[in-house]
Amino acid sequence: MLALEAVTVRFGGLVALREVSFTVAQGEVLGLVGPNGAGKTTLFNAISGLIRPRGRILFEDRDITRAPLHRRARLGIGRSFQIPQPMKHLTVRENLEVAQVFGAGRRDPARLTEILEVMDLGGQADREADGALALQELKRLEIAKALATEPRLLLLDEVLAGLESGAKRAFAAKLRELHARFALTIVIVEHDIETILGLCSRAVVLDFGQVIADGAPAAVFRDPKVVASYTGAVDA
Ligand SMILES: Nc1ncnc2c1ncn2[C@@H]1O[C@H](COP(=O)(O)OP(=O)(O)OP(=O)(O)O)[C@@H](O)[C@H]1O
Repeated sequence: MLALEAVTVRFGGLVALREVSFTVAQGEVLGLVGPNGAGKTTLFNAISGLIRPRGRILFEDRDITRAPLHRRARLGIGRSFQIPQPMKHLTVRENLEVAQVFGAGRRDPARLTEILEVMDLGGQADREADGALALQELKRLEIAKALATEPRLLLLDEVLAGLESGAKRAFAAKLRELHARFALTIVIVEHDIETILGLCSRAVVLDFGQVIADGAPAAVFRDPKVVASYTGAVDA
């Protein structure tokens, strides 16, 4: 579904991503992990079209490396942001309407009602997203906005961060439900290893902008390179 070929991003002298190559298969739930500053958000920005990398990005066999942001959304790439950024003067439902028109190019109120219900936001639909929403509600709205764009590939950037462990488990269960219900392929950035083990069929680890491990999560987290990258250990 998604193929990254030697994706490289530089910010001045800093190489944020260096020749990153891997593929994501239709229906996968892939955990993208790595220490702070490893390049995870930059990779999401490159895939969703916020920044233009060197290398190639193919989505469903189409070269989208140079496609603008809105075109990628229209093709079926949706994403959430690490810091939820709803349009605060609009209601929760209006936020979804804007996202749907942007991403799907159509209005489908029934679909938005379904998304509000599945994200447990039905009771908040007509409230302004003005900061009065609790953290969990903001996170659910962030995902609801991404779903409203009607993606086939959903990029989730630390949507579970800041939740206590019970809420995290419930949120992970919700993501599994969304995966099945909307026939999604998911790439999720997440630091919590237990969550990745429970949610993902595969994990890719970035460190200093490079892929250092790729495989079944349990094996990946035992990989000495991965352990070293998290503990800051240096090879003898
Ligand atoms: N717009 C930018 N300009 C300059 N440097 C940037 C920019 N965006 C990111 N960087 C740098 O690129 C590197 C990768 O950052 P990125 O945010 O992608 O990492 P990350 O893995 O998502 O980290 P975290 O887990 O802390 O969110 C970091 O060194 C960061 O400081």
